Amino acid sequence: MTNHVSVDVTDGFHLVIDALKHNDIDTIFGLVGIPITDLARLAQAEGMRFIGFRHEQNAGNAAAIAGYMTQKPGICLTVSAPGFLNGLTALANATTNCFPMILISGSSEREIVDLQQGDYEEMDQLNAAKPYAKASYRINKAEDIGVGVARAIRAAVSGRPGGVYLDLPAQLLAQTIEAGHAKRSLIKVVDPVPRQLPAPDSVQRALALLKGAKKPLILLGKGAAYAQADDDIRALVERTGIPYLPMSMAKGLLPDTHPQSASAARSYVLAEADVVVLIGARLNWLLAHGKGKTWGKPKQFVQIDISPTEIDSNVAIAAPLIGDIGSCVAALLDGLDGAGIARPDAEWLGPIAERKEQNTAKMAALLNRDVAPMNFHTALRAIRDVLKQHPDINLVNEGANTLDYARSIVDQYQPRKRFDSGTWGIMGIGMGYAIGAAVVSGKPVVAIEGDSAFGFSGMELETICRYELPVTTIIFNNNGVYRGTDVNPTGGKDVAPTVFVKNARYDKMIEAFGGIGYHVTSPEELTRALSEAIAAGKPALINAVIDETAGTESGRLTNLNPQSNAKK
Ligand SMILES: Nc1ncnc2c1ncn2[C@@H]1O[C@H](COP(=O)(O)OP(=O)(O)O)[C@@H](O)[C@H]1O
Ligand SMILES: Cc1ncc(Cc2csc(CCOP(=O)(O)OP(=O)(O)O)c2C)c(N)n1
Repeated sequence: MTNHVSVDVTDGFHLVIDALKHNDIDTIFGLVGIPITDLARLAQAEGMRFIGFRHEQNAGNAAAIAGYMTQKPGICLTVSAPGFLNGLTALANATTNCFPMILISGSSEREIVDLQQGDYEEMDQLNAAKPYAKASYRINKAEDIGVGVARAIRAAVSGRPGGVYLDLPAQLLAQTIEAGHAKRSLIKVVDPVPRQLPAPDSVQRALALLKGAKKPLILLGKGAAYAQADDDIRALVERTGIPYLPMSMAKGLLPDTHPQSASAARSYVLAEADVVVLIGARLNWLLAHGKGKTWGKPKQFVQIDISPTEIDSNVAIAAPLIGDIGSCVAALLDGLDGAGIARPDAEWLGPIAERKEQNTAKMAALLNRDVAPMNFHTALRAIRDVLKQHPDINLVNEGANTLDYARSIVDQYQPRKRFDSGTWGIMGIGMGYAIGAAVVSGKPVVAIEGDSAFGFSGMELETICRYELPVTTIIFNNNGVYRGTDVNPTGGKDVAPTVFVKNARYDKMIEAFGGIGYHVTSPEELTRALSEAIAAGKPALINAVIDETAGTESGRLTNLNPQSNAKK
């Protein structure tokens, strides 16, 4: 007689889900297909949220912004080869911006890939990911799923956060494993983001530099926002009395209306400061690499960063503080009282106040002009005034002029509420970030989009409607990339490279999916539509007609356009 002993088994599909849930991950952003459709179904069946997108890049962007908002890696799930490649752009953007996310892609079997035998959607994904990911891992055995997921989580969030690739060959998911063994193989990541305290002498060096400063400036980057050390950062600014500048995604760490904000005198303080404290900000192209006329007189830098190799990347850093921002700022605060640092005097603060007053008055004149059609300024003044009533709204922003002007006109009042094109200046983050922010926060999102920028991810309007997310998309419709007035010099029938369909009605797009569409041509109409859409809390799109002559090519980046030397 045969003894049938029933063995309780599980499989790779279930073990991947168990490993994610074991580490308190509850949401996956992705797009189904062979070999991961059943993984998505199972995730949902096991109580996780699976948010299905129309393009993997947008799912990856949603995962990346979820990581930035929560300090836990956002998860993006794609099919192999083309789906993986679509997600790879978002993974690379996450790594560039120091956002923690994990791109999980199904893949072909090693034996087929390595012999290049032409599998369905065959690609050596692990090696393709390596140049753009902070770390890349492949799991070949079901018993290693617990380790692989744990390593991916730790790699994404520890040290300088970034994007991690996790490769799951199709066969792995179908592998079975004894249930008890499977359970024991799971790893709950312990202290994935350990505090990294700065060396005491580095703290003293920084305090000594500040003690000698006559014109100090604090510059807050999105690393400072990501660190979630909000109270200590505010205390450092307010206890020292030092003026500060927030980079775009650091806006709201202190309210933009804070008296020590020097944003309205940005050019003056960058050029005149003698000691600059960089907190989670890189001296990259966004800060003119720390040199040239933007920075005027020679100055000395204190730089707080978790990455030692960021120091001296562009210019010499006199006082590096290496560690996590929370620990570094806390250490500075602890040493402040004994450091003998005087608050800045009127010689520094006076001229800043004057320039703030002058520049604010100039801007007010632009914002309050009574012009038709609307331009970037008059539209953004209307949006600014509505959002002032809703300080907890998440704001997504991309475009050229739309990005540049919104960054300086629309105030932020709370940290980690503004999500934009970031370090790369990438277009296409709009709807992915909007969905990610809405899913993570449960709060309304307003996306201020150039019409070209919107086009990169516009199909996700259907995703927004499908999940009934409170996202209001405002399209600054000026009939083209930067502006809508270019012409084809040959007189031929093709429009110029930067021109779109004139007077397009993007508001009709969202109506196709059951959303609410508005078409507005004045700040008053824009105010009404935006207020109504926010109150409704449903998917909405406002097609804002903007003067097609108002834009500047490449916004504030015209200096980056190479000049053709070809004879005209
Ligand atoms: N928790 C943290 N502690 C210390 N540094 C951090 C932390 N998180 C991110 N960073 C650093 O913050 C910096 C962010 O710089 P960047 O993305 O250029 O900001 P911004 O574009 O706003 O100036 C990166 O160099 C990154 O290493
Ligand atoms: C992935 C990618 N592809 C192209 C580009 C280049 C670009 C930078 S800004 C921009 C759009 C500008 O037009 P838009 O209408 O959105 O903005 P506005 O001036 O406010 O009217 C493009 C195409 C970038 N940055 N990323």
